[in-house]
Amino acid sequence: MDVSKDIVWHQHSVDRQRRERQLGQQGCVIWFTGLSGCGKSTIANALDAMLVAEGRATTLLDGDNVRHGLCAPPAVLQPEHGAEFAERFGLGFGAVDREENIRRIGNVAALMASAGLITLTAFVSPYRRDRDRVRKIVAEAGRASDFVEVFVDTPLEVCEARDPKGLYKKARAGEIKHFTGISDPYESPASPEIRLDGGAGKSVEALAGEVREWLVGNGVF
Ligand SMILES: Nc1ncnc2c1ncn2[C@@H]1O[C@H](COP(=O)(O)OS(=O)(=O)O)[C@@H](OP(=O)(O)O)[C@H]1O
Ligand SMILES: Nc1ncnc2c1ncn2[C@@H]1O[C@H](COP(=O)(O)OP(=O)(O)O)[C@@H](O)[C@H]1O
Repeated sequence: MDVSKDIVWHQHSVDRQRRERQLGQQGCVIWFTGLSGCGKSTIANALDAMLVAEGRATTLLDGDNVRHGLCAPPAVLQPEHGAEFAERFGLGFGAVDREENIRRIGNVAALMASAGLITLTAFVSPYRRDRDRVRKIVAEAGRASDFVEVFVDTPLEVCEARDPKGLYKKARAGEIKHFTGISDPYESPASPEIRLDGGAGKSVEALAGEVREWLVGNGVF
C-alpha cells in the first residue's frame, strides 16, 4: 500500500508573500557549517543579536539545542517512549543519523523561512550531500537565493585548542566515536556563498559583521 498517495498538499489562505509583506522582509536560511569549536554558534548568535537590534524577525536553530528535543539521542527518548521507539527515532552521530538530523533541520528551517523569518542555523553538517539537499528543499520552498551557506573555516588545530566542552580530548582518548575531524570526515563546502576565516584572530563581531555585509550587499535583505 502506497500511503504517500493518500497524503495531499493543503493550500493555505495566508501565503508566504502575505507573511513576508506583513513582516517587511523576505524569509531565508543562513546555514553555518564547520567543525565543532569553529565558532558557528557564537557567530550565529552575534549575527542574530545584530539583526534583532535592527528590528528584523529572526530565529536561531543550534545543533546542541536541537539535539535536546527534535533530534534527541536514544537515551533521552527512552524513558518517555520506550526502547523500541528510542532506537528507531533517536539520533546519534553515524553518517545516516547525521543525514536524518540535517534532513529534519533542513525541513524545519525551510518552514521557518516560509513564515518570513531570517532563519540562522548552526550545525556541523559535515556531509556535502546533506547540505546540498537542504539547499534544494529551501529553494523549492521559495527562491534559489534563499539558502546562504556560511563556511566557518577554522583549522582543526585551533578548534582542538579551544575545545570548550572537552570533546576533542575525549575523542582523542577514544571515548567519543565518530567525532568530526578526528575519527569522522568533514567535507568542506566547494562553493559556499560566504567563507569566514575563523582562526585568523578576527573578533566574533567582525565575523558576524562580514555575514551581515554580504547579506545586505547581495540583496538578501
Ligand atoms: N561525534 C560527534 N561529532 C561532532 N559533534 C559531536 C559529536 N558528539 C557530540 N557532539 C556535539 O554535538 C554537536 C554537533 O551536533 P550537530 O547536530 O551540529 O551535528 S551534525 O550536524 O549532525 O553533524 C557539537 O556541537 P558544536 O561543538 O557546537 O559543533 C558537539 O558539541
Ligand atoms: N572568532 C573567534 N575568536 C576567538 N574565539 C572564538 C571565536 N569564535 C568562537 N570562539 C570561541 O570558540 C569556542 C567555540 O565556539 P562555538 O561558537 O561554541 O563553536 P561551534 O558552535 O562551532 O562548536 C567558544 O569558546 C567561543 O567563544
